Amino acid sequence: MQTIPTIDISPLRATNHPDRAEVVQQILAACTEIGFLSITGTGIPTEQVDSVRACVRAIFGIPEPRKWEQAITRDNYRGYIPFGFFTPNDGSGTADKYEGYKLHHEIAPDDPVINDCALYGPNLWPVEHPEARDIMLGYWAQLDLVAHDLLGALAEGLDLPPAELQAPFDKPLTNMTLLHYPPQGDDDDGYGIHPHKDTDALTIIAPDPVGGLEVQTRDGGWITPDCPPGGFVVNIGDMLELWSGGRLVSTPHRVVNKSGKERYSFPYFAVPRHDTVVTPLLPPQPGFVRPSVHCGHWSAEVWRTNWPDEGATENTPELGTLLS
Ligand SMILES: O=C(O)CCC(=O)C(=O)O
Ligand SMILES: [Fe+2]
Repeated sequence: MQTIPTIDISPLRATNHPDRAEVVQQILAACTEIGFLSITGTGIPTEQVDSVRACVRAIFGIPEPRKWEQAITRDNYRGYIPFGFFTPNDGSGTADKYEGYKLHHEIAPDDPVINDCALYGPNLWPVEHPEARDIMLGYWAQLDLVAHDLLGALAEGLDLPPAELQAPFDKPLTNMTLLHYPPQGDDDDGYGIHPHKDTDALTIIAPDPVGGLEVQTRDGGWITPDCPPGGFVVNIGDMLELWSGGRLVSTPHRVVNKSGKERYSFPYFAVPRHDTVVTPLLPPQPGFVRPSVHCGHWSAEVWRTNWPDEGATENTPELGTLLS
């Protein structure tokens, strides 16, 4: 498959829909062959996505000094990520051309899960935009449902017990990055986001109509997902690749914003509960040899190694790289 299919997933929401088996097979084919699909029929109103995009735009419009005062810290990977903060660990030294705002699955300050894993907690909502909390959490709840349906479909397609891929997402380490990519000049050969694989289980994105997301095909070319208005782009991350023993593929992608316009994006990264150990649930495909991954440890390493002066150690899981 050298193209990204568009699949109407509405049959997944109705129990015993006559088209369910067919949709499951379409999703499975997309996730095994190219690792990306566009989806429609999610039930998420376009107006809701529009209000999220307006909210994201407003957050990045907060005056620079105030954004910095609400920035991520080493202990808390929540809040503002300054432009150019992340430099890929490939030695190129060229920073990605975006600013971000990091959100995680919202947890009340007295939730006991915080005692088990220090990564949990309430988000740092921007003081200047008190409406952001309801807007983002309302959207988040919708995406939780979409992710649940997709995980159920993938379990069915892989002949796993129905809830096998859904159960680990109770109190998940799911997170979202709000992203602002200024336009890049025609002669700018850098990236909005450098080529990478996602390290999560699966990612859901409402594409910005200005474009800019590019996906690598198996033959090494780059294509743009063709996503209808109101649809979402979904991709498989390293964790589902590992769970599936290499059947579902985590595919490299990148962002280049040559639209001449500001680009806003807010990917939702589905990550299991902290104590989940991701290991193949099916006999691995020939040549697929990967260590199991403990989600809490893995997430802590992502938080740590994103810091510019921190690097991977021998205990850092090999996720998200283009090496494998
Ligand atoms: O902004 C986008 O469309 C994609 C962002 C992305 O790939 C990521 O944050 O992992
Ligand atoms: Fe990504």
